[in-house]
Amino acid sequence: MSNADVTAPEPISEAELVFEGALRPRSLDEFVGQTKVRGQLQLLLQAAAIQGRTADHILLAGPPGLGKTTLAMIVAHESNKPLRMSSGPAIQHAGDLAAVLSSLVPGEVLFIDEIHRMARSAEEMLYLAMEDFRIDIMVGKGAGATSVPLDLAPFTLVGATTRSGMLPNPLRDRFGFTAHLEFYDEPELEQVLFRAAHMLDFSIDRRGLAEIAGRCRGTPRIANRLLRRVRDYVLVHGGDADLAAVRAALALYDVDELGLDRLDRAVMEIMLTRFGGGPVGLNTLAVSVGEEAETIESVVEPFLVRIGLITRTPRGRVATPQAFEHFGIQHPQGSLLPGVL
Ligand SMILES: Nc1ncnc2c1ncn2[C@@H]1O[C@H](COP(=O)(O)OP(=O)(O)OP(=O)(O)O)[C@@H](O)[C@H]1O
Ligand SMILES: [Mg+2]
Repeated sequence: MSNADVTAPEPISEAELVFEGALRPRSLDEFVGQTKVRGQLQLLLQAAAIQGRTADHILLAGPPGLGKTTLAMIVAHESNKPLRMSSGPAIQHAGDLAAVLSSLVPGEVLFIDEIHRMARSAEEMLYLAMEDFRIDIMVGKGAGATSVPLDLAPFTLVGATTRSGMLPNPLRDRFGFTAHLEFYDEPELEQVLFRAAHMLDFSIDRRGLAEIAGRCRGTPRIANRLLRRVRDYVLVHGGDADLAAVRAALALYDVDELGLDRLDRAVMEIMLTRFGGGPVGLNTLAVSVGEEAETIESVVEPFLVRIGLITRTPRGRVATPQAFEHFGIQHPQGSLLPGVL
């Protein structure tokens, strides 16, 4: 396996999805970090419970692997309601959505992952469903077509997106609350890892955990994956799961000190070498690394900004002096904009 796999923020195999399922926190109390969002969700769910109604619709926004699916499951669990899972790419026609909506039981939580990828026609149907728990079904074709209203059971929609900016306003406005998930800080990641190690019955020392926490791209999914690679390493080589074992295992998988993945590195290397540190426009960057601008903007850039390797300026993305230093590239004199570090 290459580094492209171990530090990718998306799930890398079926086995990993099973593993993730087993490690998922089941309640808000068990969910580590995202303190703000947790408090907001708690209030929303408690208020709904007091009034005996379904909770308002919730939009979860943020990069992959930060816990959107986990939170959707927690919303259903905490409200003691069943959960129906679907996704934008699976809803290619209004009819696909009508089938799901009309079969919901009262209070059910409907999770639509990647909601920004849903078909336009379905989106329009969803507006009415979210607002009035009603849809209009078209019967017949051409001049004889009529629309038949259909009442739905009240439900709570939980949408997840890595691109909240791509949602049309009318859809975004119909969510009672948008939770913006942030990258986790190191103490939080240590907690995620501590919990996972405990569940895996794997004893690893605190310094080892801290080392993984600093190299997992602020992402629980990656933290848990690296933990498993360290466990493999100790299993094969024997000895304790200590700082030295963690370093050796991560070195084997080419995980650098910042935990950058393949795409992060490709973006940085192109910015530093081909564009002398920038400024570079988003689309130019995307074309240069052969990725969609959407992925660069929603997955790669937020992390690189967060760890201080790039800054966003009105003229484009600019690499910071730390970026030159991290990649061991000579900083071309005078290429930085004044005021940008
Ligand atoms: N706050 C957390 N505490 C503990 N574990 C977490 C937390 N958030 C996520 N995880 C773990 O990280 C893994 C990935 O989380 P999840 O599948 O919810 O991410 P996601 O945001 O839905 O990602 P994607 O956008 O790729 O679907 C899960 O195995 C989960 O156990
Ligand atoms: Mg998910």
